Amino acid sequence: MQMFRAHWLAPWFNHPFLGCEITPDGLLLHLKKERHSLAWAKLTAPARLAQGRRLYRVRLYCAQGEIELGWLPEATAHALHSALNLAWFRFQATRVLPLAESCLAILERGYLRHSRWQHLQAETKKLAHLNWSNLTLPKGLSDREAAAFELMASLSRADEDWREQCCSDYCQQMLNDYADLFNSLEAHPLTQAQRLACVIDEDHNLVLAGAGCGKTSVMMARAAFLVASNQADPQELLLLAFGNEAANEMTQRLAHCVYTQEVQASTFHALGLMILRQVQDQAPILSPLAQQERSRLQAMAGWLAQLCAEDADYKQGLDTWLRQHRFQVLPQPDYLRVAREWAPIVAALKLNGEPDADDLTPELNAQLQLVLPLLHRYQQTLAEQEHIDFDDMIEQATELVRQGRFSPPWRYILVDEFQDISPPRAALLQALRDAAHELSLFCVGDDWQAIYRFSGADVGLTLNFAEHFGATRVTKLDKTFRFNNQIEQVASRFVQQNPEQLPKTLNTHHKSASPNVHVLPVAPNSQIDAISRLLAQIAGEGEAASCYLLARFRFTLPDEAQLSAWRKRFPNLALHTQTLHGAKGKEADHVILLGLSRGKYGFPPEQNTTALLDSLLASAETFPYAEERRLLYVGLTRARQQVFLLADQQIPSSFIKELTGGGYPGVSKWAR
Ligand SMILES: Nc1ncnc2c1ncn2[C@@H]1O[C@H](COP(=O)(O)OP(=O)(O)OP(=O)(O)O)[C@@H](O)[C@H]1O
Repeated sequence: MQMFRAHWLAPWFNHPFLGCEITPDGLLLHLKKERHSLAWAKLTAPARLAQGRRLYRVRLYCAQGEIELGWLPEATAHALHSALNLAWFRFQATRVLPLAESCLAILERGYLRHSRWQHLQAETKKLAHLNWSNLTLPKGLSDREAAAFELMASLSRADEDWREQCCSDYCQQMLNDYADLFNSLEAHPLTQAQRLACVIDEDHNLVLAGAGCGKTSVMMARAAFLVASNQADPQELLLLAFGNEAANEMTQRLAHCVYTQEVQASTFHALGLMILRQVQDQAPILSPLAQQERSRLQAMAGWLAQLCAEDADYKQGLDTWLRQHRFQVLPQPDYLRVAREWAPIVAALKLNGEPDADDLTPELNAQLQLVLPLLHRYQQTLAEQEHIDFDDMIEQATELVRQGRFSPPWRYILVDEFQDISPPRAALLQALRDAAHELSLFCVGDDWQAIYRFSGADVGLTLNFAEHFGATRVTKLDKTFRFNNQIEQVASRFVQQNPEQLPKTLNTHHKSASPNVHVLPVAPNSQIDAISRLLAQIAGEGEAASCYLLARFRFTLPDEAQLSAWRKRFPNLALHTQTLHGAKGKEADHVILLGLSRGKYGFPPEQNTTALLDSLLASAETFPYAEERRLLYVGLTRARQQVFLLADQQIPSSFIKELTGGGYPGVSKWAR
């Protein structure tokens, strides 16, 4: 070992330090009466060189304080300082190198997500004992060692702004590298805002946008981008929709793109079933009561009849309730009708549990006592037949994922129409996210289109997304491509009458100078004629066009025979009928909305039997018919060109009165 000696006069002046050696483990100090080892780990910073009047000092920094090696001749001091620091840095490098590699690996994963940022900070903190502001790298370190120190030094200074810059650099790079992809994925190039929504890659991503802003287009494009940029294999992506039809449409759209042909689209239910099948030896059997609404309602009607036959008190209670709500009781109640009214309450009771009796009025309590036996019989039937329903499926699947019995193969889950998610489905998503490494959620939605509260959806999960899921990047799209400014003005104004709806401004790609929402007063029983005249007029324009006939209730829609007669008569029109709920996510050139009348099955349906259901559902709304209002918004915004509202001439819906009562310059009233 080389000995670095203090000046020979040092002992004569009673200075204890005689010299030192640098060993692989640290410094060996030769003092007047002893030798002292100082391990590298005890030194918290590089040594400093200080010049005295004639001689030099090298200062060492330990946790306990400073040590000074004095009386060093100039050449010795410089040599010791260099050798000491090189050895110290090399020793530190044994810790710094693996940490730098780990941090680099995090940074190379791409977008600096919140979870990655936290990981990075935790790694950086492991070197908190080093004072990075004083670190000047010595000559002699390898390039790799020097780079590791520089990386860790800059990470020690990194703050939120630095992270933002990293995220923004990543996005910019992706936007440049995949510009051609975004130009060519759809029939039209994606807008800048849509592209950005595709590349942002936070742990949780929420794209909020009004109708027709291309949310579904963005979801498809993001899937393609993730595969094209090698960030995910197609099998690592899962796209989720609520209904079979929407999932099938997604599958078709995915199949059209070379990158996403093997990407899986599924409903939440199919996902739940798949998880159960994969984990359990015996595949669960879905009850026909769950799968067919008609069977469920008939079973409930049967249970109502049984309950009345078996229990006089029940019968009396039911008769009283029916009379209070103007149902016919004699010769016997229409049990099927009651079942139809109460089926959503049974479902909500199953989902949310029994409410606290103190929260209900005596009248609602009485109704609850009549509905609860239906839930019990339903549950009993499922248990006896060893069947499950959709709610059981989601709940059981969530539990299996939580128990670690299902390992999600996905790294990206993308959810459409997120505003309609219910708490159990959100819990399944959370369980999947927690069970997988680095699973990122991407959800698209529009709170103005939340129309499934009645079946357990909670728009609060969208409005307070980050509270429920954690670190989230929200992107907004404000340009709608489907409908023109005239339809937009009417629809946006109409939905925003409810002050609880979040304010939004939508710009439209298409402009029109004249109104495109037309109200047509129609006499009772002449709806079919009115539709025929309208279709003749649309077909007469000569162009091939698509046309949706939409209604609040399926039974108010024209039947198949009528539809095929029209299809024959107007071959240039692609005609479809759909309920307003079923039309979500769809679009057509022209929309004809039927059944805008007052009454129990009008639009909005004026039913006074929904109070119990309302008290069981999430986030009570105070604005009258808030969800029905959003439903009309959905209907209006399905049209690319024109909307025709067929209003009952004698008892027009309150929505029609509002739309024609002034304040909506985009609405025209046709006197026909
Ligand atoms: N950048 C674009 N340029 C032109 N047209 C676009 C663009 N992005 C989307 N579109 C078109 O706009 C229409 C609406 O798109 P999409 O269905 O994805 O919207 P959405 O936000 O999901 O609508 P909604 O919520 O009403 O279902 C589609 O016809 C789509 O092809």
